[in-house]
Amino acid sequence: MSHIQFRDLSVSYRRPKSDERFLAIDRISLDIERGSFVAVVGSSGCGKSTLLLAAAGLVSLASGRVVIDAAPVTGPGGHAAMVFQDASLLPWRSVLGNVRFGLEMRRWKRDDLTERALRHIRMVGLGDFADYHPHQLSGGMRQRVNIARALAVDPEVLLMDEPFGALDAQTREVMGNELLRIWERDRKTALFVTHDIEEAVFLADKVVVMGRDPGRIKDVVQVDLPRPRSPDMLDSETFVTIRRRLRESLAEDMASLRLVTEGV
Ligand SMILES: Nc1ncnc2c1ncn2[C@@H]1O[C@H](COP(=O)(O)OP(=O)(O)OP(=O)(O)O)[C@@H](O)[C@H]1O
Repeated sequence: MSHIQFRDLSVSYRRPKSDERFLAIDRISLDIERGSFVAVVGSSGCGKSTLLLAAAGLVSLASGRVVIDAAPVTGPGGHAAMVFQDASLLPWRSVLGNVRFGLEMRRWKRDDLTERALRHIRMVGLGDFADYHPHQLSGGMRQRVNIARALAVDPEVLLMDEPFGALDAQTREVMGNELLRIWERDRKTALFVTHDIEEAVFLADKVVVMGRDPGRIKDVVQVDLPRPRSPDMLDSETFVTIRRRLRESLAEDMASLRLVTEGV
């Protein structure tokens, strides 16, 4: 049985200043294997974040269900940890305090909180910065803290919503490599939203392409590149072929988006 199952999942939101609701995602079904890394791509507004929020139990479902480890997700809980784009750190807490905070929220036993937090801070390469505060860190470092905080609670599922979206291209590449190094240690089931096709192919076992209006799955592409991944794979035939297929899939949506804008 798959680790995460989305079954006929629909989520609706209320339109601003109106009683009308619209479907952000429409009857999505998707299986995610235990220990796999799945990337989700798609044009802006197609419901990528909503899919992650549904897996985290942070949004109510219009219909369908999300099942993790054979249990339906009914609300936020212990099974998943989420990493957002804007490293949502507490500015008044140090790096150690922020990573500890994740553990405190999940009521970990007090005596080993600090040691556990420090272990994860070292794991993301910030061992010398445990006493720093968020404003003293670069964007990449803040995102490392965010990842350490998520991993420290030992979630079964790691949900990442454009975690490197605010970083420059070079830092982004370094962070992608780092993330894989960390992920390969214990292979948490990972769901990773990105706008970047290359990043998606480089990181993932499977790339899910979402389309919009309403949000749905358009394509699922298996990435048959060996692990550990290395930058030279970016030029391999497999990589280039998958990238082309994803570009084509996404281009259709971009074209329809342009038509809508031009019609305004
Ligand atoms: N809380 C909300 N209330 C109303 N509408 C919302 C809410 N959250 C998201 N939406 C709308 O639902 C749709 C899907 O949003 P979502 O954030 O899931 O898309 P996305 O693919 O992650 O977008 P992006 O790539 O731009 O972050 C969009 O039209 C968005 O405006």
